[in-house]
Amino acid sequence: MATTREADPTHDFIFTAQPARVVFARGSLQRLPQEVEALGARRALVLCTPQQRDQAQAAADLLGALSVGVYDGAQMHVPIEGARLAREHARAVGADCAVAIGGGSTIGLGKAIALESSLPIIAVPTTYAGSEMTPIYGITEAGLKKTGRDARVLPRTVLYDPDLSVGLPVAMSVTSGINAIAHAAEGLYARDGNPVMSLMAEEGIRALAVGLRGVVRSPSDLAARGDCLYGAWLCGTVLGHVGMALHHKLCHTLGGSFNLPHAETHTIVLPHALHYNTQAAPEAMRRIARALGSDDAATGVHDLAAELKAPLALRDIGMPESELDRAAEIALANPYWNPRPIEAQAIRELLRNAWEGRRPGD
Ligand SMILES: NC(=O)C1=CN([C@@H]2O[C@H](COP(=O)(O)OP(=O)(O)OC[C@H]3O[C@@H](n4cnc5c(N)ncnc54)[C@H](O)[C@@H]3O)[C@@H](O)[C@H]2O)C=CC1
Ligand SMILES: O=C(O)/C=C\C(=O)CC(=O)O
Repeated sequence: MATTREADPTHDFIFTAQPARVVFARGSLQRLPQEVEALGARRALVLCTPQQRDQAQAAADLLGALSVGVYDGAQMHVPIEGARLAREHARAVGADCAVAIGGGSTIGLGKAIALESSLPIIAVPTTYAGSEMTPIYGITEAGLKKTGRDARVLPRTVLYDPDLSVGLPVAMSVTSGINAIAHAAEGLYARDGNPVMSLMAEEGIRALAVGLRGVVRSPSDLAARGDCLYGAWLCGTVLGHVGMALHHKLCHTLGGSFNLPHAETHTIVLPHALHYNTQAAPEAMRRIARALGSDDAATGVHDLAAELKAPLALRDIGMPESELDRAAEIALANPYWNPRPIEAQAIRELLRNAWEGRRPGD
């Protein structure tokens, strides 16, 4: 079962950098044709959700003859049925590159295609989920979300353009930003952490805490949107380089098995997961609290979410109270590392508190 020690990421680490090309600038979307050509591709399939078809069509228009069209079949948690249809379409149009313009669902569809075809992905993120910076894929089959790591799914190029996230609704911006903060928080106590990722994690949390407040004050504030996207890049990079633990396991369980909205689930669960791990990872908690400008990591995240009017309770996003026991069973089913041992009763209590939306420690 899990061992219990906070890794010492300063004097005991292995750091293997992932390959990535990141272009971060307002208007960087205009570089799309040259970035497709730089990969040696000539037939780019533009992926999106139905809601973002306009943005995808604009990207396809920019590509001109380099595009083989738009495919708007992206769905949250990447159901296997949708992945198969997208793989079939990519083959049918002879795509040699996927351009995923959207959030983690769209990038996740690109990853599902690449997992089978090794198609290179250019990611154009429009949320703060951070999937563009990781070799992690997630595919949901028969009500269970399975995740894995594979170099084939790591996007080759990422174009961060703050202009593209201006339209992200404020409520979604907040929860997507706290999803990113969760990557960094668990990265700070990762068993395989390292000084580089810890520096990026702390800076990512800081940037997002500042940026999200700015976005709530003024959704069209491009400086704030830029801070959030910068934080998302840092936090997504952490997610891509080090292992996650209890918090992400619980969110995959709740998201994949109970079809709860991803970013909202992260926002609600994170304070409780940090509270669970507080005693076992004091240095990580100190750095999280410092980045938030708070005196405690768990309540700092809770209070940030409350200040930004984010959901605080699982019951408010569709989690049935009657399913809490099953959620605990699934979360306990497969052993994984966590700085504190996974204890059934304590996990059940964590889920109860998250379901009620309690402030940690109250
Ligand atoms: N593999 C990985 O490393 C990661 C994967 N994920 C996965 O990503 C998915 C969640 O991704 P999210 O980005 O949170 O949400 P999402 O990609 O599902 O987007 C949520 C909704 O917002 C819309 N949207 C996105 N950007 C918009 C914009 N700028 N303006 C207006 N509408 C916009 C989308 O079209 C969609 O309808 C989950 O399946 C999660 O598991 C999340 C983080 C990391
Ligand atoms: O579900 C996936 O695609 C894999 C990882 C994540 O979603 C990371 C997270 O839980 O935010």
